[in-house]
Amino acid sequence: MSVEVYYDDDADLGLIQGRKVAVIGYGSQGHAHALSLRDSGVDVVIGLPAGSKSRPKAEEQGLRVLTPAEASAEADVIMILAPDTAQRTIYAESIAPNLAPGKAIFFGHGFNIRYGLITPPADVDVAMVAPKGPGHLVRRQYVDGKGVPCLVAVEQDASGNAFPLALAYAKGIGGTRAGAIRTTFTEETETDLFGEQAVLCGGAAALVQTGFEVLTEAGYAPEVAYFECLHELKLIVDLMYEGGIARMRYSISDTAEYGDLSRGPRVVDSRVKEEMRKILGEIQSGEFAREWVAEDDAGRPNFAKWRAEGAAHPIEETGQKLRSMMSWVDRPLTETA
Ligand SMILES: NC(=O)C1=CN([C@@H]2O[C@H](COP(=O)(O)OP(=O)(O)OC[C@H]3O[C@@H](n4cnc5c(N)ncnc54)[C@H](OP(=O)(O)O)[C@@H]3O)[C@@H](O)[C@H]2O)C=CC1
Ligand SMILES: CC[C@](O)(C(C)=O)C(=O)O
Ligand SMILES: [Mg+2]
Ligand SMILES: [Mg+2]
Repeated sequence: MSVEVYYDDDADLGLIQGRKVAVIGYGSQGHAHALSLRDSGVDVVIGLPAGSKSRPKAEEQGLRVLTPAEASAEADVIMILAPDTAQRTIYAESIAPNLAPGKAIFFGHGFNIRYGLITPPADVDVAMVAPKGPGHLVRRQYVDGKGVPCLVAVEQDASGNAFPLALAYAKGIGGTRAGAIRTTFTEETETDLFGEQAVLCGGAAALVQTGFEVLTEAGYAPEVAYFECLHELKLIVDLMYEGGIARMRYSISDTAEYGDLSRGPRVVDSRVKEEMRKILGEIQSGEFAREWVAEDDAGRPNFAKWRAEGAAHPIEETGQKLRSMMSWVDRPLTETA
């Protein structure tokens, strides 16, 4: 199936420059969108609760900060970039009462629409601009004149102009420099959840930690295991990013390539593939979403426990020590958030 990919010349920045945008939340994505839109000549206001710890950060950057309700009342386009689990309450309490025909509600991820946690009225546009990368790098790439690819989708086109508006927003954060793909809320939500669980975050972190454990438990130095299993992973992935798996294989030794081809499929074997299919099934059926919403409603007990266990893994202490000697590696994500 071929997809439509849009670049800078396909998007009219004027469409978003002509609207007032409220960015609700000023975290990883929120700060990146708000600052880059502002730098693209868009009128931006931030929506944060009165006691939010993000308020000083946004104000230091010269952004106007109101409550989510006040920002939603002022804006024509309301982009929700608060945590997925908080969005349904923010929507019900602060956004819905301030919607009016002709306004647009935007998302950075389709979770709340895909799983029916938010149902906007029929007379507003509902669209998504979802960067395929962490917010701090979305901002860093924009500042460097580059861009992170985005997925753009329209769930509801009340104005008849929702897609060009969303594309203009994507241009404002640098997304169309790299390419914006038109998709649906369902495809974005399901592939994004799958990617972060099975490959990018869950799969990669478990692979790195397990490799580190196998080496250190066999008596090798943690520093050597860290460089081998974590630090060098970035350098290997950089080659894949630049030229695909083929370029990585071109650059590594024949010995490494033979080991890659003969041993890789033993690590990620048919059992792993079956587990990935199961994970995808839980996402498609809504089982994962129900579990995560219930976990959040219960105060996130498992999340807190697993997060603490991850932070206490020996690879973290070893890495902290080694990274502190490499100033070019150990740097803040951004000076802003
Ligand atoms: N992280 C990423 O790179 C990516 C995220 N996304 C999507 O973007 C959205 C935002 O995620 P992310 O940037 O990670 O979020 P973060 O957790 O980084 O940011 C949370 C922000 O929302 C604020 N916030 C918390 N509760 C409320 C509330 N009730 N009202 C208003 N603001 C609130 C926080 O304020 P305080 O400081 O006071 O807690 C903080 O500023 C999600 O839909 C996510 O799936 C999509 C692509 C990548
Ligand atoms: C990979 C994790 C992500 O989907 C992202 C940065 O794109 C997220 O939800 O943070
Ligand atoms: Mg993602
Ligand atoms: Mg995600």
